[in-house]
Amino acid sequence: MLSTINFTQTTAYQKLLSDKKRLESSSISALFQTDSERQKKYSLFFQDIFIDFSKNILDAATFNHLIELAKECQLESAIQAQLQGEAINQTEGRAVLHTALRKPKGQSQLLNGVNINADIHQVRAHMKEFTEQVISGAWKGYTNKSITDVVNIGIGGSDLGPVMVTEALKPYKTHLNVHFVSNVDGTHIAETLKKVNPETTLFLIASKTFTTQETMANAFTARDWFLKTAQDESAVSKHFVALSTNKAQVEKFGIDSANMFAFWDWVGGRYSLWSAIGLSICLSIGYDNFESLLSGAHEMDLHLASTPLEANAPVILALLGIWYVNFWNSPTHAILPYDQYMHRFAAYFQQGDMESNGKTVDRTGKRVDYATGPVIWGEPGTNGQHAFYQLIHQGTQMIPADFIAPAKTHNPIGNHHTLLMSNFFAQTEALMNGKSLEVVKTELGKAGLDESAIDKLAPFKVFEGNKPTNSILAKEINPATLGALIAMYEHKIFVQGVIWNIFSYDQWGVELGKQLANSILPELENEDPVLSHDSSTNGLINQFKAWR
Ligand SMILES: O=P(O)(O)OC[C@H]1O[C@](O)(CO)[C@@H](O)[C@@H]1O
Repeated sequence: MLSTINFTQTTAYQKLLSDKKRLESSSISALFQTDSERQKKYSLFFQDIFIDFSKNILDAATFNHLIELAKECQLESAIQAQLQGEAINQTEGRAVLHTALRKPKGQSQLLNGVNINADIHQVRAHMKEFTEQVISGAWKGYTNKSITDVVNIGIGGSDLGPVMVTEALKPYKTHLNVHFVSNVDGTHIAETLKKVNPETTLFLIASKTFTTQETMANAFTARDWFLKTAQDESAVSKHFVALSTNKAQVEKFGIDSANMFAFWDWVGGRYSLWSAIGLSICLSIGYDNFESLLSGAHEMDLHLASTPLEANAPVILALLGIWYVNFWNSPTHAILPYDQYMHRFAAYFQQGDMESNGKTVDRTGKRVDYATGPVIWGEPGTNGQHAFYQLIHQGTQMIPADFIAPAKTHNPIGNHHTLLMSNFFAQTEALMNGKSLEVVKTELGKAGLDESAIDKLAPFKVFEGNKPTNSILAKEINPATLGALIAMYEHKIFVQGVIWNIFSYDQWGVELGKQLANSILPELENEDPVLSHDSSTNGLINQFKAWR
């Protein structure tokens, strides 16, 4: 079981409070000036990924104290507890074993004393066989035509992971067109169905529970649309498959259990792209590339499990995050990929992180008196530079950011990649160094302004700098590298949850919204005035009814 240590009561926490006071009067650039070896000390390689965390407000003492904090919170035993399949998701009484999905065939993974590796690989074999049949054209639709389009219907973890990965790995695409429908807004399914032909389309109904309102509504609409043309229920089995843990509901929907790809309750929704939920990924990039994605992630799992905390990539990123959230009061964290293909990476970890660590009570059930998960956000560079970077550079809040880029591009056109990367390097440098009043005044003087004009304009042109960033440079974004990067961020979330003394693997907050929507739904299904809520909610519902 996980410990219930309150991290604010540790010795390391007190030391870190003094570190913060000391470092407030210094700066990242000053730390570089006093140590020519700084980058070497605060960077590491994980295979073909170079993680430079030297542009942080961090000195040797602080780094040691962060590691001490992790140790005092018993992080090492928590990591082993998770990887060994203990029921660390205590509020739901479940193990958390997405890492088991990435283990090679034949490697034991015990859950309650039973080896689950064979079950996992049985589903994987089914996914492989099915993928190869669809890609080769051997899988035929009801009019004996091969499949051209795949529509994944799912939401949250049953959508965001596959969307992110299929976008990030577009250079590896098969000939299949893969579409994703998530929103219950009818526009999403309507616009997607306009693009596909029922005779050559395969629908993947992706839902761990197979009860999620949005997904089921979209699935029934897709089925009705399909049957309008096919006119024959028996055709459904050639065009609808289920990715789920809930066999009974899958059968109730009318999907043959032979067309069901199973997974298990020990796979959290937002950690499920490695499971049968990844079938859209297999179809999009081919089964072998899906395997490489999984093995890249598995390598990162081994790194987490066996690397000392001082050199452990996800642990270091997690501790730096805690340093900023809890000691420097940074409410948000930006993820900024300088890779167009990774344009959904931040959105994916927005769910991963915020749905995991957005918690109010600690593992003893008591309200926490410190901040837990930060707001995660971001867009690809350089688009972000022309949109929101202004606030990072000159706003008053500290916004730590991860810059991620591949050294090699999949599209070597002219000097595009060099231009892109010059922005990557320039931004992290500028965020660190800023621009002092002195430099601004000299520049304005050189531009020919007189003294009073300089005095007026200069304050607006000053950049305080000292904005922390991590630079994550990959040799290239391929399936294995992407798998490792995703696993690294997953583990970062877990490590932070351990230290914050919260349960990262439940999401009761989302459940409340679902319940309330279900109670309001019947009130919208007639024309009677609604009076059962507060005056705002009643007024809004009644105005909606008047206008619809
Ligand atoms: O796969 P399901 O059961 O349809 O759930 C979808 C999503 O809903 C949530 O439970 C809550 O948003 C997520 O954790 C999950 O990924």
